[in-house]
Amino acid sequence: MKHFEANFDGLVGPTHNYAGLSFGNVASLSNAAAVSNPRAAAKQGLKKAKALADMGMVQGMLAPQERPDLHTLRRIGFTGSDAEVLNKAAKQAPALLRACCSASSMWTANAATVSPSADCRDGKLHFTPANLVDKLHRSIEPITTGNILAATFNNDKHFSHHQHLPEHASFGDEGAANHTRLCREYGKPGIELFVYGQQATNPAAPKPTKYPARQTLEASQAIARLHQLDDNNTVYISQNPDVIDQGVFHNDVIAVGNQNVLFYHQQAYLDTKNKLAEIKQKFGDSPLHFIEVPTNKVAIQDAVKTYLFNTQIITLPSGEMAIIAPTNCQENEAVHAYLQEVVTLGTPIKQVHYFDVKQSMQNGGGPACLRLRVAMNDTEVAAVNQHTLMNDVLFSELNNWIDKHYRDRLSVEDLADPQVLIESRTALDELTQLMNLGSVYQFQK
Ligand SMILES: N=C(N)NCCC[C@H](NC(=O)CCC(=O)O)C(=O)O
Repeated sequence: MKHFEANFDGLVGPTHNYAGLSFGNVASLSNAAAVSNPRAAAKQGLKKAKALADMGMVQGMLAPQERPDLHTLRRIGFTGSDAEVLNKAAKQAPALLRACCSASSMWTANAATVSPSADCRDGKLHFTPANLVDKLHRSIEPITTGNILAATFNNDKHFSHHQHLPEHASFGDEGAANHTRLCREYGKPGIELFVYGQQATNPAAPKPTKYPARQTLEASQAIARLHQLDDNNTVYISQNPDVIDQGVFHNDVIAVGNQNVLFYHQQAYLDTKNKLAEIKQKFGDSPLHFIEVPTNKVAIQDAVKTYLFNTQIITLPSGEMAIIAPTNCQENEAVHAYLQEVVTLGTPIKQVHYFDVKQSMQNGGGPACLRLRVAMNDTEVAAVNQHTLMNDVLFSELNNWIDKHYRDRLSVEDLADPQVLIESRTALDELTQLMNLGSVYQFQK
C-alpha cells in the first residue's frame, strides 16, 4: 500500500477583503481597510496548489464559504430582503457586517484537526472542524466547514467526521494550525503534537498578557480523545506566551513539522528541552531532526513578518524534502540567508521553492495557512471525492471560473453592495457543481 501526505488548499472566496478583524495578527491589523484583489488572491493560491500537484504531490482543493453570511446577519436580528439586511447591517453595525463577509475560510489549516488512520484506534481517518471561537468572523465557519469536509471526504467506511467542539473559550480550537505530526512514514503510526496557548481550567498556568491565546489545552485533549489517539503517541506542548504577544497567533507561525523533521524557532515553546526529549522518546530509535532556528539568526519579528515557519515542508516523490515559502522570505536578508543555509545542514530538506501569495499574506496567511494536510493511503485517496483533486482539468476549470466571477478590486465599502452577494452566490452555486459537492451552503437549502 502506498502512503501520501495530501494537501487540501482553501480556494480563496470572492469576497476576499482586508477588514482588520484579527486582533493579535499583525498583518490583519496593519492592512485594515486596504483594497483587496480577490481574483489575484484566488489565482495566487491556485497556482501554488497546481505547482505542488506538478511536483507529484497529491493535491486537493476545499471550497470557500458563503459570504456575505446572510444567515448569521438574520440570526442577529437584521430583517427584510437580502438587500435590506445588508443595508441595515452596513448602517447600524458595520463591524458585524465586515465579520460576516470575511473570506477567512481560505486558511484551511484552521478548517479542522486531522488524524490519519494509522494513528486512530478504529483505523479510520478522523476530522474535527475547528470552532475558531476566538474571532467572531471565524466562529461562523465550522458548520459549513463540516459540510464541505463531508462532501470532500465522502466515504463513511474510511472517514470519520466529528462535530466541532463546544463553542466556548474553554475549548478554543484553531485546528491544524496548532497541531503537527511526526512519523517515519506517512502510513505508520506517528507522534501527534498539540500546541496550546493557555489552559482554561488552570488560570495560574502561563498565558499571554497582550494578545489572545486562541488554542486551549482542553480543546487539544478533547480532539485526542475524539480521534482515539494513543497517549504514547501524543505530546502536548505549551506555546511560549511571550511570542504570542509578539504576533505569533498560531503555532504554525513559529514551527512546522514533516515526517522526521521539526523546524521551529528557539523561542517557540515553553519547557523546550523536556518536551523535545519526550518527543524523541515516543518517536523511538530512527533518526529525528530537530532544526532549531536561533534568535541571533532570525528574530521573532522577522519570522512574523516573513512567515519563515509558515512554510510547507513536503516530501517529494524522490524522498527529498522541499520547503514551500512565500516570496516575502526572499525579500528579507536574514531569512533568505537562513533558507539558503538550511538546505546545506545535512537534514532531509534539500530544496526551497518560493511562491507569491501576498494577497493572503497581507491578512496573515502564508503557504501553510492555505492548506490542510491529510495523510492518506492509496485506498483512502481513491475514496475522496475525485472532483476536488487537482489536475490539469480542474486547474483550467477553476481559472476560468475565477475569471468569470471574481472582481479584481474590493474595498470594505463594497461589502454592502447586494450585487456582491449575487455574484458570490452565483459563483459558489456553479462551484458546487464543478466540484460535485451537492448542497453545502445555506442558500442552497
Ligand atoms: N496561521 C494560520 N494557520 N492561519 C492564518 C489565519 C489568518 C486569519 N486572518 C484573518 O482572519 C484576517 C481577516 C481580516 O482581517 O480581514 C486569522 O487571523 O485567523
